[in-house]
Amino acid sequence: MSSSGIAHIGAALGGIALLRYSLGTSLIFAIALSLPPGPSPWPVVGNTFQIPMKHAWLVYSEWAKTYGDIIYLNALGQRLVVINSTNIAKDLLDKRSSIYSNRPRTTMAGELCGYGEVSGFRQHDDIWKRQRRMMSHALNQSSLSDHYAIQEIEAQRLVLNVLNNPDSLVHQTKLRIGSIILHVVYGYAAKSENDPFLVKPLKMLDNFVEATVPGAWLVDIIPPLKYIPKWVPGAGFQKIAASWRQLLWESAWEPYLWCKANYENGTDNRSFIATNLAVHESNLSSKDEETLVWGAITVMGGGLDTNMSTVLTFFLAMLRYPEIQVKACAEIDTVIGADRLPSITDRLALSYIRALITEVYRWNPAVPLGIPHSVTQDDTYEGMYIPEGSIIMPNVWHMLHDPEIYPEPMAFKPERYKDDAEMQNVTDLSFGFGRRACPGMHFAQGTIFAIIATVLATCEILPALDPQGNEIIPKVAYTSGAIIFPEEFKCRLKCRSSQARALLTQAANSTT
Ligand code: HEM
Repeated sequence: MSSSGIAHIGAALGGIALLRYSLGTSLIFAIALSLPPGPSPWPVVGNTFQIPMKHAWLVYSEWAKTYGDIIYLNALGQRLVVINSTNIAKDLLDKRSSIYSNRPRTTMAGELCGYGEVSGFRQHDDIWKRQRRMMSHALNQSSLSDHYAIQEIEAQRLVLNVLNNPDSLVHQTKLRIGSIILHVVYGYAAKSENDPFLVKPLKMLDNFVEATVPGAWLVDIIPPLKYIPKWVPGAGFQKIAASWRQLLWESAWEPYLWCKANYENGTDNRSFIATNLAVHESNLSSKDEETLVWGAITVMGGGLDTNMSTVLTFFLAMLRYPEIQVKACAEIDTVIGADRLPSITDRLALSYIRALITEVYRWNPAVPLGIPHSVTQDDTYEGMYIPEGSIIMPNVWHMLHDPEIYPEPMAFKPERYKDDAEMQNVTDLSFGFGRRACPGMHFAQGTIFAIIATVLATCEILPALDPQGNEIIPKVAYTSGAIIFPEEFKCRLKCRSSQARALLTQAANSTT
């Protein structure tokens, strides 16, 4: 029997596991190890019905008071380990990244809908490694400044358009962030928010969220159901999966083929795709081409919702903390003045804005439970047994709300950071762990800075008014899901001066 086989029998025997070690070829012995603590499982179904469906990061954070920093759950055989401590997350996901860098397999999303091809959800295999190399080439620190112009101009367009129509905040954020990423990945300029190159990946991401809702798809619980043909009554999930797979394919291949055709016609650009085509002089094998296409769509998918969530959280924070907005504007006025708009190269000189942005990442992180990893072999940690195949969820929200490190954690306070090292502790957690850590981290920070600094330099963010003229201060309430958004709120934007409007108009209408 394999070591994991023995261990699993142990797990069934009331949380005590037997782990077998082998020294050389012959010496084998067993020690007793316990699984991490967690809520008592029910017979047969285990913890299936205890796993929170909504705002899980808050529930796991509450559970930390009872079970501690590492919690074990078992839902019908699928093991889940929630980590509530920064040190444990780093010990496992960073230091033992050779075995903690897989992604969980899912039948509905991964196999039937095809998301298992997309590099962000791919297993930790050779194709994924090649895709990561391609991404880091396009998004590494030394090529970041190549993207400043597009990040700044789209930020200026966003602010000008929201200034003219504050109700368009969500649409504009989506459109402008999507445009930046389309430009960087494919060299494509989005025509409007209805542009299919933008609409399709956005819908494809919504489908992904639905396809990964825990417990929503019977086929995830009983995988052999995947062999049932579409026409069998009750196999509606097969039709849904087929249409979602088709959309995923179109989202990935259509912009790629557009970029490739342009490249072959000599319309050069410095996009992620064109740069990779140039390396191979456009003669990619079909396998290499697939590697590139699925890597590219991950960049698109990884950057859209996360950036959007962060920008919307910034607006929410400014509505609730006007005094911080005043301080941030004052820093921009002092350092930049009124004669020009901020640029990404001003970041070093704007320490309060850097602290404010860090506080946005901490206050309500876009990905509060990270993107789950999974472990490829049995492991032990501080006397606890972590079975092979366990899904590992770092509760980043909890780590970033530790009152020992962040006193009054629910308050939005940029002043809490004494220096850049303290700020980096926040970004290190918000952008994930180990080999799967976000490859777009530095690029994303450029986009976020461009948007936030441009808004603060040119506008006052004010609460919307009710029919009686009273200010409506939005609640701090968030959606559930892997990537979270503030619940819908309204705001007004007032231009800080006619000069600011003139600068914005001129900049937003120029071409990159
Ligand atoms: C504020 C913005 C962003 C945040 C908070 C964020 C956060 C994250 C997190 C938490 C992960 C999972 C890391 C892990 O598994 O431990 C991730 C993965 C990823 N992110 Fe980001 N991200 C952001 C923006 C971006 C941007 C702009 C891009 C691309 C241009 C990007 C591309 C990716 C990709 C490709 C992955 C998958 C990595 C893999 O599985 O190997 N992200 N991101």
